[in-house]
Amino acid sequence: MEETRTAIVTGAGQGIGRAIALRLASDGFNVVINDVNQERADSVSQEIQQLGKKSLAVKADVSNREEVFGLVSRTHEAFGSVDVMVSNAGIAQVKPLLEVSTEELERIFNVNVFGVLYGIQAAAEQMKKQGSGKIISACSIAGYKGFSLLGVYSATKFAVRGLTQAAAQELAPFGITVNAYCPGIVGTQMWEHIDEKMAEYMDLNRGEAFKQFSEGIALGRPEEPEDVAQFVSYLASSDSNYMTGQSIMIDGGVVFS
Ligand SMILES: NC(=O)C1=CN([C@@H]2O[C@H](COP(=O)(O)OP(=O)(O)OC[C@H]3O[C@@H](n4cnc5c(N)ncnc54)[C@H](O)[C@@H]3O)[C@@H](O)[C@H]2O)C=CC1
Ligand SMILES: CC(=O)C(C)=O
Repeated sequence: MEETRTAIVTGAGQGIGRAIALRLASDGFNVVINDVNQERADSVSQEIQQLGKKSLAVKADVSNREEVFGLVSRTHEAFGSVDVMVSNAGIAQVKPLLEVSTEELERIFNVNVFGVLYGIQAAAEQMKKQGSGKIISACSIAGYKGFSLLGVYSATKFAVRGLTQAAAQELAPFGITVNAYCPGIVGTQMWEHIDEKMAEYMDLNRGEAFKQFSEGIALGRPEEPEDVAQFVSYLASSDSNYMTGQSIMIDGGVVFS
């Protein structure tokens, strides 16, 4: 009988990460739920266990290299392999570029860029021993287009695209593929935060920024976390075995790359 495969999803306590975790569990994976927030991680892990699937919650901050390596070792100890690493955790920052402080720059690069690189490093260390694996990271439409007030956030997502391309070439000899997904305007807590901050900077009412951005979506509705999860399910499956180094738009038609 084929072994059950194991996936780690970072930042899976809510939003897109939670949807990805639930989808991978229904695809048959054991799923390790990582989040910096223990309560949220526990809650999603329990949700998966209630579906009769195996899951473990592991608190770790993806901006801490040791904690990311610890997350991978805990997963290996619990389930015997790490077949898919989804580096989904990310934070947003809404600020004019001229006002961004060094501390703010460091914070967002630490999570969105260093966190993705640590995910690649830690997962690859284990996957090289296995001779196979799939590394999947969160990019964004902002990884292809710099958005006003989201300039530094956009820069972090451009960086994810660069890391994905380089890691794909370095890890191909070990049977590891590396890809990224680029969501558009997804109604999660991240967008609650973006909307609130944009309202302050642009003198808008709450909800107007989200509405304005959503009006630019060709398919005519904001994205649901499940729209992203369905695509990540493909990236985690053997159907995507011949794809590597790609950061693919899953945005309902906002940015055409
Ligand atoms: N919401 C959107 O419209 C879009 C989101 N994305 C990306 O998708 C990913 C997920 O976004 P959402 O679900 O919307 O965000 P969210 O803010 O709703 O959820 C993010 C989760 O990550 C966790 N997290 C934050 N920092 C962490 C850290 N250092 N270590 C571990 N966990 C951490 C949070 O506790 C939270 O549970 C992010 O990388 C984001 O940049 C990309 C394009 C669009
Ligand atoms: C959060 C995000 O990536 C965008 C572009 O909305």
